[in-house]
Amino acid sequence: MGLLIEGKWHDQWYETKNAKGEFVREQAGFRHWLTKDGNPGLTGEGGFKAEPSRYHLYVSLACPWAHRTLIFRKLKGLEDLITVSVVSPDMLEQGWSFDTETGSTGDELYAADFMHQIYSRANSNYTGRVTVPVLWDKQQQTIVSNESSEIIRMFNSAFDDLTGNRSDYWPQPLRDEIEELNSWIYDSVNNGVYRAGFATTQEAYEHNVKALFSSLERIEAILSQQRYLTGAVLTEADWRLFTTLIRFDAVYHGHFKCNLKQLREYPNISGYIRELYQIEGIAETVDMVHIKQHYYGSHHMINPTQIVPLGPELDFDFPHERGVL
Ligand SMILES: N[C@@H](CCC(=O)N[C@@H](CS)C(=O)NCC(=O)O)C(=O)O
Repeated sequence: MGLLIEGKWHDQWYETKNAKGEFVREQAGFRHWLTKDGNPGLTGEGGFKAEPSRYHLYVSLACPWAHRTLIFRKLKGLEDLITVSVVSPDMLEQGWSFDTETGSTGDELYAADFMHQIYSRANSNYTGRVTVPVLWDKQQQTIVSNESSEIIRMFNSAFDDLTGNRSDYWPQPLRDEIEELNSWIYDSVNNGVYRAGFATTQEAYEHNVKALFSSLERIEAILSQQRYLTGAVLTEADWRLFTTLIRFDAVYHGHFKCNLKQLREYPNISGYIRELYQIEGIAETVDMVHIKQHYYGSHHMINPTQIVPLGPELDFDFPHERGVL
C-alpha cells in the first residue's frame, strides 16, 4: 500500500496523525470526462469521445468504488465496447498489482506488473495515491478519470447512441434528491465504513461507527416505506449504496469493526440487497473471494496474520419479496 511522489513509488500507509486518528480520503487526480461528441465535460479537458473499443477499465473486484463502474458497464450494455483488466485481490508493498492466478486478468494492455506503472504511463511525474477504478483511453494512452462517481455518470449516457440502451439511472427530475442521498450516504456509509476501519483512535472509530449505524437505521426506515431510495425508481443512488451493503456482513462487520449489527438483522435492507443482487447480470459482478481476500489479506495494520475468516455464510439468492412495496 503506498503512493506515487513525483512519479516514484513509496510504500506508505495512510496518514491519520494530522487528523486526530481520522482517515481522510484523497481526491481523485484525473477528472476528464468521456462525452458523446468529445467536447469537454464538467472538469478536465475534452477529446474523449465515446467510441467502441477505445476505452479500458482497470478494476479490483474487491473494491466497492470499482464495483460501481462494473455494474454500470453491465446495466448499460457496454461490455463489448469497454474492455476490462482485473487486478490481484492483494494490495501489498507495491499497491495494486497484476497476476493471472486468482480470477484476475493481468494487465491486458501493457502487461504491467503494478497499477502504479499505469499511472506513471499517464503522467511520469504523478503525485498521489494509486487507486482503482481507472478509466483508460487506449488512443491517447492516458487516464480519463479515476473517480468512480463520475465514471458511472459517463457510462449512464455517453454511449447511448452507440448501444441504443437509454436506461437512465440519473433522471433529471430526481437529480436533486439523488445528490442529497449520495451526500450523506457517501460520508457515513460508503466512506463511513473506511473511516471506522482505518481510524487510529478510539474516539474517531466510535464517532464513525455511530454515524454509520444511524444512517443504516435511516436507510432501513426509508426502505420500509418504498422500494428504492428515491421511491419507485431504481437510480444511481441505489447502486452506489449497494456496493457497500453487499460487502458489509462479509468484511466491514468483522474487519472494519462495524459490528453493532449485521445487515441480516435489518429486514428491509436485506431484501433490498437481494433484489439488486438478483437483477440480471449483477451477481456476476460480485466476487466474494476477491472481496474477502483483499480486505483481510491487504491491511496488515488491521489484520497482521492475513487470515481470511471462513464465515459468514451468505445467500443473496433467496426471494427478496420487495415487490409488495
Ligand atoms: N475516489 C475514488 C476512490 C477509489 C479508491 O479509494 N479505491 C481504493 C480501493 S477500494 C484504492 O484503490 N485504494 C488504494 C489506496 O488508497 O492507496 C473513486 O471513488 O473512484
